[in-house]
Amino acid sequence: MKQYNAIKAKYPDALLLFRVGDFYETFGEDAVKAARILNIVLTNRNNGGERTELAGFPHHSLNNYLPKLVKAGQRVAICDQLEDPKLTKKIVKRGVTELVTPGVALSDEVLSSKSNNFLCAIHFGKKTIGISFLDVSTGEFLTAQGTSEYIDKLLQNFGPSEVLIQKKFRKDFAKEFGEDYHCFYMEDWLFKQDFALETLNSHFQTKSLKGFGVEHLEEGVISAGAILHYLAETQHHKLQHITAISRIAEEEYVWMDRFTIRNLELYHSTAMNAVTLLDVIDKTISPMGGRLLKRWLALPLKNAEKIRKRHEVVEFFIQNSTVLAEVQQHIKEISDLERLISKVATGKVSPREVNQLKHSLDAVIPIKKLATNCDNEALKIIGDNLQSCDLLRSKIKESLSENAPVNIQKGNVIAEGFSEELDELRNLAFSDKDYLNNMLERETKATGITSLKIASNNVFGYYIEVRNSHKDKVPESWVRKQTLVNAERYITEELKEYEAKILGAEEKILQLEQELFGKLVLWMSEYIQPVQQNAQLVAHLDCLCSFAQQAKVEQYCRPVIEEEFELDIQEGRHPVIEKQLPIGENYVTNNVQLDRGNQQIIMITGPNMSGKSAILRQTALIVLMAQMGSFVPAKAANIGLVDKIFTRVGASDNISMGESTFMVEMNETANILNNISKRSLVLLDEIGRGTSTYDGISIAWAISEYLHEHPARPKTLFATHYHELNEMCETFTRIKNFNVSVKELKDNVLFLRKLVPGGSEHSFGIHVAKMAGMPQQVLHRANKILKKLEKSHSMEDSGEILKKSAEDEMQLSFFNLDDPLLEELKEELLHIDIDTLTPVEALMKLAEIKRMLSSKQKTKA
Ligand SMILES: Nc1ncnc2c1ncn2[C@@H]1O[C@H](COP(=O)(O)OP(=O)(O)OP(=O)(O)O)[C@@H](O)[C@H]1O
Repeated sequence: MKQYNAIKAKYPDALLLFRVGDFYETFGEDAVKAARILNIVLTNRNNGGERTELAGFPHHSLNNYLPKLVKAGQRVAICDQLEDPKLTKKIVKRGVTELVTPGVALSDEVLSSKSNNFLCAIHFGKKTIGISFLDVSTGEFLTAQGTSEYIDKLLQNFGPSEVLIQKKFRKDFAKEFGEDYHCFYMEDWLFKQDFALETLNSHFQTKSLKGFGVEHLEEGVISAGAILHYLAETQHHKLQHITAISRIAEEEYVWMDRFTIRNLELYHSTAMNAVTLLDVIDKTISPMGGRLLKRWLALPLKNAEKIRKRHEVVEFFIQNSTVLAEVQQHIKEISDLERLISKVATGKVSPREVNQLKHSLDAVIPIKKLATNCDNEALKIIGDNLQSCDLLRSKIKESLSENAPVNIQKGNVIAEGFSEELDELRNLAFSDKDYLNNMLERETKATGITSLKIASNNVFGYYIEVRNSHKDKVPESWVRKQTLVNAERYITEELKEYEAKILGAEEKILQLEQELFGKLVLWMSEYIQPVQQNAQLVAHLDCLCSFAQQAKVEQYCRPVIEEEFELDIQEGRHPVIEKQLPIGENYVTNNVQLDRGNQQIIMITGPNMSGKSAILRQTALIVLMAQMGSFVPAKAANIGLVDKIFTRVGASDNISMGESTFMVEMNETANILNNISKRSLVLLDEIGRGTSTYDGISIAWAISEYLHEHPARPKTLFATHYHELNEMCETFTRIKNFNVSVKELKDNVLFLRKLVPGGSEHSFGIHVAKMAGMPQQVLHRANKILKKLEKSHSMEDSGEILKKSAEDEMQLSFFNLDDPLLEELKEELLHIDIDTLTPVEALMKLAEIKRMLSSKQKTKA
């Protein structure tokens, strides 16, 4: 326990698995935790002092239990015996050989094959924040720095399993990025530039980081240094597979913020069991392909040339379906090359996995051949760059036996004919039958005992068995070992020698196999880079094949990517909704055209449930899919490159995020308005509805006006229930009204789901309530109230209502305020002749008054 306590003190925040003989034991609080998570028996024992809780499991079950602990969010320190207990009389030396944490895991049981497992570190600099991501299971190491918004977006995109943060920024992190991350807090002094540069240069064996193009990212580099330090601290020293660090090039990818990624449900959804875009479009076969597709989805391209190259390959595959089928067939034979080679580097690869690596590399050869012979430039380049790794494959083939097991202790790892010494030992150990038969024949002759038997068991080793009836014929030189009811068992001098030789041989075989396998793995580490390169190229091909397959099955079209600004989608569909419609129902296609000259903003009105949001989202998804290199669900699509996609949904749709306040909606919208560019695509879904109608209309109006007047003229779709906004097109030339049409039946409404020019007048909310099964009584009453309201709120009256409302507002707000400035303001406002304003102008005025008042009130307070 003294030894245990000393080691445990070094790892206070980890659950310590303490090797005792054939068991891993946990003590005290760790035991309580382990018993709960692993569902194992909790006992207690008097371990030379106070009683302490104890729970353990056999050491060979580590692979079963460890993932469960890590998945439960535990940091697990594995403490092993560092010397052979037979060779010491004192307490066996023990030490922690590995610290497994959620972000640093190599075991297949912890990892998910189609997702990366990123460890992340964050450094808060004076002006910018640095961030780095490392997947130790694949060797990918990335860094970036930027504003809090950018960092937030990256955190969303990469979804790290663990985030390392400087202790002093613990609170800042939670404030900026929320509390959903599994965090570990590190000493402040580790986050220093000199320390980081030294750590990184010593790892990469470089003098500077110039070659990686990251040296200017001061904060990013500091965070990268912290990650490498953490790996060393967690006893991960074999990191040869981390061969480079690269910058996440912000300017190369379409900007989407956290909200947009969530709202478009690209790869996760807040709703239970909801289907995401990734679920629908992911037809990749290999784990590397799956991981890359997710990355492409998070980071669509902005470079037209690069995008077109991807489209070209997809088109080639669609037109040459046999090539597509053959390439996919071979990709199927490829295991997770990236993770296999990482296991080689970390020395955790099993003999069976080395064979898997070889088979995977074998499958690369026909792909290389197919790609190089294709009549497609981009594929040819991929083919040329695929490495055949001939020497590696032949070396594995000659060294390893075909059926090498997972566990090296099981033997039969090294191939016959690879090592003379091993072959001899094997002959000796396994050719015992002939030798023993010979011996039996000789002894039978010599003793005259006809029923002699030679055999062995685990307890007594080899023996000669004599039935009791022949006991008297046993020679004196035989030594009795065991007495049974009907027989006696003896050992002879010759048998003893034989036994020693065999046992020695078996032990030597095991040793030699381990040694030869270790040498092979070490030699293989020379091949880390070419294998990683193959893994990346196969992943790339896999994604393009996936696009082709999806396009063929779902009838997608090749989008035309243009440097212009227009967006013209003909007969577009929502890729996810169209897959979920009830049988027999067809998705209604829609055309969407936007440009900066004539139709910059489309105001979409239409009843509840008519399909407004679907049109907004499908437009964004089509653009995004096109720019990630995929074909799109439409008949035709001309896409002027988009550099930022913004989406915002009115506050009440957003409750699940726990941020239902109108303030958040406004903050986020303000954020859009401050970041728009000429190539932005802005989707606003019922912005303004989180407040009272007049406020909402005013704000929606002002936002649309701002977007219209802004020199960037971003393309915008605005879905709204405020029909008042339809008036805007009279004043603002680039705003056009559309509505999602419905057919009014006698007592009901039929959704046609077609986007047609012109505004709509009703929301049919009550019809929708009826469809939802609202009690008759309520519907009836709602209809009555609606009629009354419609009558009293007719446009002619609205001036009066607004005037009253403005006055009320001012009375309330001026209460207790005696600032002379406010007095002036009051005078000025009271003299506005509301009757000369259009209702919407009046609304805008009202909103202005409210804004001014609230800011004055705040100052006052
Ligand atoms: N083009 C379409 N073809 C077939 N079904 C559609 C189409 N568009 C939408 N739908 C169906 O109608 C449902 C409602 O659509 P959506 O959420 O876009 O309506 P909305 O007008 O935004 O409603 P609300 O104003 O109530 O938010 C979708 O979930 C989908 O099932």
